[in-house]
Amino acid sequence: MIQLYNVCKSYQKDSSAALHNLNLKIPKGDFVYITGPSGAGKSTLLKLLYCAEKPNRGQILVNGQNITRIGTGHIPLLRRRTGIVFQDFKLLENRTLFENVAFPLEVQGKKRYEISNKVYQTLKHVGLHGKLHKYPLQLSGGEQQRVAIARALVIDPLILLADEPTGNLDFEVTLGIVDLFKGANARGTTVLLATHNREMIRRFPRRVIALENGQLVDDYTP
Ligand SMILES: Nc1ncnc2c1ncn2[C@@H]1O[C@H](COP(=O)(O)OP(=O)(O)OP(=O)(O)O)[C@@H](O)[C@H]1O
Repeated sequence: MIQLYNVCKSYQKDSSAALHNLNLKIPKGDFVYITGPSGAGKSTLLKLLYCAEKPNRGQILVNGQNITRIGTGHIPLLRRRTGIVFQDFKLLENRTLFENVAFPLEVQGKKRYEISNKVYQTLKHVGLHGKLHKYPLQLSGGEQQRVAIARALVIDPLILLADEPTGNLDFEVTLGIVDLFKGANARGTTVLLATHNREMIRRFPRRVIALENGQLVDDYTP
């Protein structure tokens, strides 16, 4: 479902490539860790997949669609089926948890009652249905990250892209968050999770794609 052919990405003309001739195939329903040292190109790979950046060369197919060719007008359509979780959460601070998670459904033009049901169910799933009317800054880091995951999952994404989603969280909280990704994966979502967290990979072994200096240096399933 995700295929990359000879993908190259440089941010500036004279700079070294953030990604260099990357070839990858990730089947539908896979759970994949993207690992590698700082600057290896992990975030760049995810950004290409949600069209925040375009490659300089190469082709990227998502569900058979060549996303390197789509116009900016079609990007929102692609993102409708893509859940994105950022390390720094990117929650709207002046909106409640309910409103944060409802937002992607409102963008999709869903009906009010559908939104209410789905948001409640999703927040229940991440264990935050008792805090619907709290604001993000009234929550702990782990709770904020669970809201960010709920917001990504509320659209039942085909693909979930998570960039260092457990970066600053303690290990118990991290395990809870990995459980949420496992759950989404079990329901059919393809998960790509960029992380430095070796302990998480050890406890929950799945396919590992290792990058270094923008190149694929390893691809294995422990
Ligand atoms: N917006 C940008 N402008 C210029 N260079 C960039 C930009 N974003 C990333 N880079 C460069 O591209 C390379 C890959 O960066 P990227 O953020 O993809 O790495 P990463 O593996 O996600 O690192 P980290 O683990 O630190 O988040 C780095 O050399 C980085 O400096």
